[in-house]
Amino acid sequence: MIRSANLGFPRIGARRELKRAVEAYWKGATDAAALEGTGRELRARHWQAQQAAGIDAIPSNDFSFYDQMLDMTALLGAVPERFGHRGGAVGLDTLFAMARGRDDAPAMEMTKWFDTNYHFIVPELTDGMRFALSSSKPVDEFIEAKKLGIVTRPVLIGPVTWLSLAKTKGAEFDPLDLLHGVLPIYEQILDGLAAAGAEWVQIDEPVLVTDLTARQQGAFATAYDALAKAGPKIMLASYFGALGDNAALALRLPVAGVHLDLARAPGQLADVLPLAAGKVLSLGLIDGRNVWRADLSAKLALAKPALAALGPDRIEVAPSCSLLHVPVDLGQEDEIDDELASWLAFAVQKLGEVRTLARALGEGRSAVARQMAASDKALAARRASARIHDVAVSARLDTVTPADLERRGTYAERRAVQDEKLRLPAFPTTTIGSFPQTAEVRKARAAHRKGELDDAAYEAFLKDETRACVAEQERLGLDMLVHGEFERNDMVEYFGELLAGFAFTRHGWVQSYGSRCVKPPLIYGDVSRPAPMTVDWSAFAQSLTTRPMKGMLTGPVTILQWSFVRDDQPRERTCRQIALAIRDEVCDLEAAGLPAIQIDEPALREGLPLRCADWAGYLAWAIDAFRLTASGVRNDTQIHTHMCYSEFNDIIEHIARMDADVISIEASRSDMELLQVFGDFDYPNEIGPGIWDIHSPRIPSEAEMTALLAKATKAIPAERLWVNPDCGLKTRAWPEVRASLANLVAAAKGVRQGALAAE
Ligand SMILES: Nc1nc2c(c(=O)[nH]1)N[C@@H](CNc1ccc(C(=O)N[C@@H](CCC(=O)N[C@@H](CCC(=O)N[C@@H](CCC(=O)O)C(=O)O)C(=O)O)C(=O)O)cc1)CN2
Ligand code: MET
Ligand SMILES: [Zn+2]
Repeated sequence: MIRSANLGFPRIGARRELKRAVEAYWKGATDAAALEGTGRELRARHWQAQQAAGIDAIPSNDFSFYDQMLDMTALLGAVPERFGHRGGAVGLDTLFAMARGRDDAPAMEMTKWFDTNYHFIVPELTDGMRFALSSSKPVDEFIEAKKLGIVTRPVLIGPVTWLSLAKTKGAEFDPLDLLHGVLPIYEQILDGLAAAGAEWVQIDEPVLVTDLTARQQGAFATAYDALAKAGPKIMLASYFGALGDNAALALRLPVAGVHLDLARAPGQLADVLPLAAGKVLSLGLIDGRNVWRADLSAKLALAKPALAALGPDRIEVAPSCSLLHVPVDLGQEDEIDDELASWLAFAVQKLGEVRTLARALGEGRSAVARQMAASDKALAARRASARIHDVAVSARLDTVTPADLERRGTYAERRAVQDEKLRLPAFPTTTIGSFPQTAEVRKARAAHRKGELDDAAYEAFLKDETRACVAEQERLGLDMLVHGEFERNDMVEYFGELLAGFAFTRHGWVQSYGSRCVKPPLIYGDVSRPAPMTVDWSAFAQSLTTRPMKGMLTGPVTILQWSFVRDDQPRERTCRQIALAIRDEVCDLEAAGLPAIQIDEPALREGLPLRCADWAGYLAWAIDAFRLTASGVRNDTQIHTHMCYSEFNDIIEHIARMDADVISIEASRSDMELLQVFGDFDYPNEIGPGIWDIHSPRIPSEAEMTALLAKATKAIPAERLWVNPDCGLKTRAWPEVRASLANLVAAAKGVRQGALAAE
């Protein structure tokens, strides 16, 4: 027998039960007992689903009410001072305050988990910080599963990854200086798990697939020497790429097993096998980052050398990474046609594939002949399907020339004619696009989808929302307006629904951060734009006001990055197809009279490969895709772009190469730190650093925002600064939005006056 394993199961629930429970608790509609109850039910259901799928190593502690990194932070007692934690167990409310902020304490930072659209809460470290075991969650959940008759393999984020992803506050120091402080806590956790009966633990160290410093390498040796002495056997999990030059380091550590991502990096198996003496290898064969049904014959062939080299007791079969990043169950999708459905696998189906492969390896292909044949057949049908190719799209790709990637004039020329046309004040105020997606808006959309609200009534409703939103922006005194995005369910899914080559799901939700989920569209074929997508909405909004209106589009890299992308051609090619479709939309918006057009690229940074050696290749095609999208317009059309959750330090020259007239960035949670690099680089175009952290329900005061603007003027010349929130306002409620935007406009006006007085 060959063991089958899972690294993590989606915790949100097949119908987003966790989202609803957490949000009800935040609203005060339910109590902690009710929330804990939902958590328990979901955990039980998910463990049992994995057991039913025949998985041997079932994870626990992969559940979280908000984020697994935040849970690790709480477990270590690493609660920043401002949350007033006085030792003992970190309770639910402290946990949520850390994630979301509280009136008296801003939230901790949030950033992307490697190259995914999942966001984690960044640990915040201070020099000499003390740690203490401050939660019993891993042990509690292990015991909870055991009572259901399931002996799980608890999951922890490893110490080197946890520290490497942390940021330091106050004095300058290396987070790894605190390794000796956290290791005793990890040892206590492992001892506790061993005492509760855990034979194995999974420790996630995804930093193992990145370029490690000598300090990090040393930390691995120190950490695992210590942890190996504690009770349970350790399955050290790497994922999202190849171990590469860290392979020897990882395989030398005194751990019982190592997990490899063989979906992203199938080639690494050959490199690792000779180093695997005495270890169990967990073969991450089934792609945990995408939704395509696996080619089981190819996976079986890939795994066979491992079986030959190590024998059946020293391999296990698993998904490439936690299944957190894929939807729960394809079985719920009744609107996907049978042909497309036969090409897909979600979390539940993927566990079936894991089990089939484990049996094929252990008992021979004939033991699972039916499943293997079905996989072969589906793969062959997908390859041969007429739906995936569109000759007109390929023909157009061939006509693209370098000139299509260039704006007509230089930035200086464009700035002059745009200033002339737009006549904006200094420190112009704007927003990032979306306004509150209230329950009413979502209800109307749901009713429209179900046929309870006809097209005309839905359109009339959206027009009313847009009208009210434009009036509200005029009343607040904003300078450049937006239409509010009420017609959009999501900035990527909406475009996916209107572009050819895309399919979408009904229940394919994936957690993005906290209770927030996305439903990534599926790109299965060549992409094109059958008709204009946003022009009517933007033109309608512009007709309501004499102030300049910004057209609002999602950029090609972000559409690519936040979709499940076909795996039968290079991503670069799919991205270029999307770029051409959005370019047409940009030109149509200009023709409809929109003076400014924003092309959002919040996922550009997230798409950056995890290894520096791969950056140049990605950045070349990703930036070119943006330029192709943006360059069809006249000089007097102002192109904006927007990015959030991005570190720009390493890629600033490429951001400059995008050559957007204005870029708005998220900057408030980092206290404008993100802006420094634009100043140091002498970034030539206009910038709007966010001065309102829109991911927190907290309303920032005028004084606070003035202070951030003052900081911004230290890094960037005043005549190039815009004033705006960190990101769109769709997750906020109207009262917060009105109050915060009033403060934001007041701060901008104050700074304008101060700047004039100083002259
Ligand atoms: N794709 C994507 N990735 C992103 C972002 C983003 O905007 N989009 N932003 C950044 C931060 N991440 C975010 C991710 C999600 C949300 C968000 O607000 N998500 C919503 C869902 C948005 C959505 O698709 N809404 C749909 C479906 C709404 C819904 O739940 N409908 C109900 C019915 C509604 C009712 O009857 O009341 C249902 O289907 O069951 C709609 O508006 O139409 C949520 O989780 O609540 C915000 C930020 C980074 N990554
Ligand atoms: N225009 C989009 C919005 O305002 C940009 C969001 S970036 C995640 O919601
Ligand atoms: Zn944003």
